[in-house]
Amino acid sequence: MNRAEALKIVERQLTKKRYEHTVRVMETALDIAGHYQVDRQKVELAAIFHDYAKYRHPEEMKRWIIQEKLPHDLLEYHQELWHGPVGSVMIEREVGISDPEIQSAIYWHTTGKRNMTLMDKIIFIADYVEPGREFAGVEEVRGLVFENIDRACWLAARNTIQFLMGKEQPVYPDTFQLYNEKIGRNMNG
Ligand SMILES: Nc1ncnc2c1ncn2[C@@H]1O[C@H](COP(=O)(O)OP(=O)(O)O)[C@@H](O)[C@H]1O
Repeated sequence: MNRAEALKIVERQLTKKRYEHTVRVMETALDIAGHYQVDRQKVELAAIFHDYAKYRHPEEMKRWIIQEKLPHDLLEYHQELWHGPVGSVMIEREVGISDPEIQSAIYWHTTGKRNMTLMDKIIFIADYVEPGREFAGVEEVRGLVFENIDRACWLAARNTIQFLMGKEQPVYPDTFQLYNEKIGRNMNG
């Protein structure tokens, strides 16, 4: 599937604003991918489809989580966290994309996790730093993306955890695991 075909499919699933965000994530992800040995075509597809399930009705997403035997604990957390895992299986069933690397990057793009692949990291961090993002601390992360993608992902996880805890919101544990994984290493290099 080429870029134009993929964009046409997701455009129908998203609002105009979310579609524009998706295009910026694609451009950012490809920019980052240019610095690494990674399959650029897969990065492009993962970025284009990362929010594919974003606007499905929560009841529909709930059905997918149950029927596809996705982790049941997702249902205890905010619906915002469902579209990554659900989107990763929806693109296989509805669009015919069955590539584990692409599906993994879509699955984990919101929370991150420990042991992310390079492709997982690129999509996770491109979603965080795309030029439309304005949250506190994003500039520091942007500055690090090309220099040290692991530290950039770690900082994004730390910022998200701090933000959610500041609002006394629950934090899905995989983001803590990403945070913990990196804290034990030398993060200055
Ligand atoms: N570990 C987590 N636990 C709970 N909420 C989280 C976690 N990680 C991210 N979030 C929240 O999920 C939402 C993701 O939104 P956003 O990144 O805008 O969506 P998208 O991933 O579709 O681009 C944000 O409100 C963010 O704070």
